[in-house]
Amino acid sequence: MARAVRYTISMDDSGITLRAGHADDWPAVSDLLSFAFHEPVSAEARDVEGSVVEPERTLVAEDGATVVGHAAAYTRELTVPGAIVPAAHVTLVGVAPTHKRRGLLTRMMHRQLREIAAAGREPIAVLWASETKIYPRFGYGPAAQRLRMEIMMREVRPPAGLAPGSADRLRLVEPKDVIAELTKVYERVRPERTGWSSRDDRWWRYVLADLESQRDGATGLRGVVYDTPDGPAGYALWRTKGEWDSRGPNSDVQVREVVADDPAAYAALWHFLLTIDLARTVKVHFAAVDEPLQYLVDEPRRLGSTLADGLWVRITDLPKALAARSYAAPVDVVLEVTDPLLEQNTGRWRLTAGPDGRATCTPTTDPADLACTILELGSAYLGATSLAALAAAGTVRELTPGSLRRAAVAFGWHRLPNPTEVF
Ligand SMILES: CC(=O)SCCNC(=O)CCNC(=O)[C@H](O)C(C)(C)COP(=O)(O)OP(=O)(O)OC[C@H]1O[C@@H](n2cnc3c(N)ncnc32)[C@H](O)[C@@H]1OP(=O)(O)O
Repeated sequence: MARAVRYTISMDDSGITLRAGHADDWPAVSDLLSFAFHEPVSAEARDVEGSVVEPERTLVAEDGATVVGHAAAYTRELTVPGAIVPAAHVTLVGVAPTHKRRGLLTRMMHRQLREIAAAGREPIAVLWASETKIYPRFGYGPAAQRLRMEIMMREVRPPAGLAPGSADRLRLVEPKDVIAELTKVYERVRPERTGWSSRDDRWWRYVLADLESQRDGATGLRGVVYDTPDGPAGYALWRTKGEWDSRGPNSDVQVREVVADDPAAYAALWHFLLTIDLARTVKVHFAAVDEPLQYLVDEPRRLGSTLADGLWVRITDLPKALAARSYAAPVDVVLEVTDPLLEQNTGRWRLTAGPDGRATCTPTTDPADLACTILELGSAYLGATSLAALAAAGTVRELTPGSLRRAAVAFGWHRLPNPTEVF
């Protein structure tokens, strides 16, 4: 039976069509992504990945009946300075090796961003980039870095564990059995942690899916909950990868996430992880650049921290996005912004924030204080990339002396973002 036509289809000179996807596309899309990302796909992995895909938010490029390109977005929220905002989580982007460098990604990104802007629900789009060259041309700016750590466990004195006589306890758990408890802690911490994404039940099941094919020889995901008489105040998720060499035990502890409501829980969870027997290295991929652990150990250099990029932000609705977040200091600044793709963002905007950090952003004809493109505003949006550093790089221009310092301070935030989950 012919499927009802409800998708917008566009074809360019190359004869390749671009249309909104539907649920039946997933097996072919999954094969395409397996090619693009050099990953074998098991039936299990296909099901888990497919469980979070929103077919109506996917774009599928076809050459005849063959799927040759794909891009998707998830409907989730992101914590930004002082607020939680709807953010299109862009993902699953790939083009067949036979069809690359013919402008397919460009077509998909342009259409996707225009559709996000036209829908008017999500003032920003966010993504993790497979290669950092790819997304600036579409207006995405690097907005949140992360720390990777390779901690030499025997070289650092861990933070204090549970205080003797404390009523608090650590409890080993099977993560999938305690989703409700993990959710409670996560939700309490989430409003304060810029860079965190919302997780409904479906997303928790995805995050904890723990496929054997993706463990690379490590154990299943372990969990420990920090209990207080008032309930859980933190948890950690990790795996171990056992190894022995000629000098004895040399296992790795691979930390997935540590979430804590208060400093005692945070310290005790890290004490637990840093003292696991038979292990010598703790590996962390998603620590914050201002991770408190750095201030808790006696030999922070031995945490083996290196910087990596994390979240990229693309502002899709400038006035809505800038008014949605809070500001670290009062500010009244006129921004001259260019956005060649989403023209409605181009223009002069007055951003005003009071002492409570809440802001308004409206069009103006007043002279501009600062000039930049939409990319720089995306970079600065999570409070981590300084407008002043961008000005030193020459991509933000100060037109009114003194305005840069004030705006740079206001766009900052008291904690750095913590991109913690690749989606
Ligand atoms: C959010 C995510 O999902 S990130 C994952 C992105 N996907 C991958 O990395 C999987 C493997 N790579 C691919 O599938 C493809 O190479 C893609 C999707 C990255 C690019 O698709 P294409 O259709 O080839 O891109 P397109 O032809 O539109 O290229 C646009 C421009 O970006 C450049 N570009 C695209 N991909 C890359 C890349 N990986 N490295 C460097 N430059 C790139 C092109 O050279 C081109 O530049 P030009 O206009 O100056 O000539």
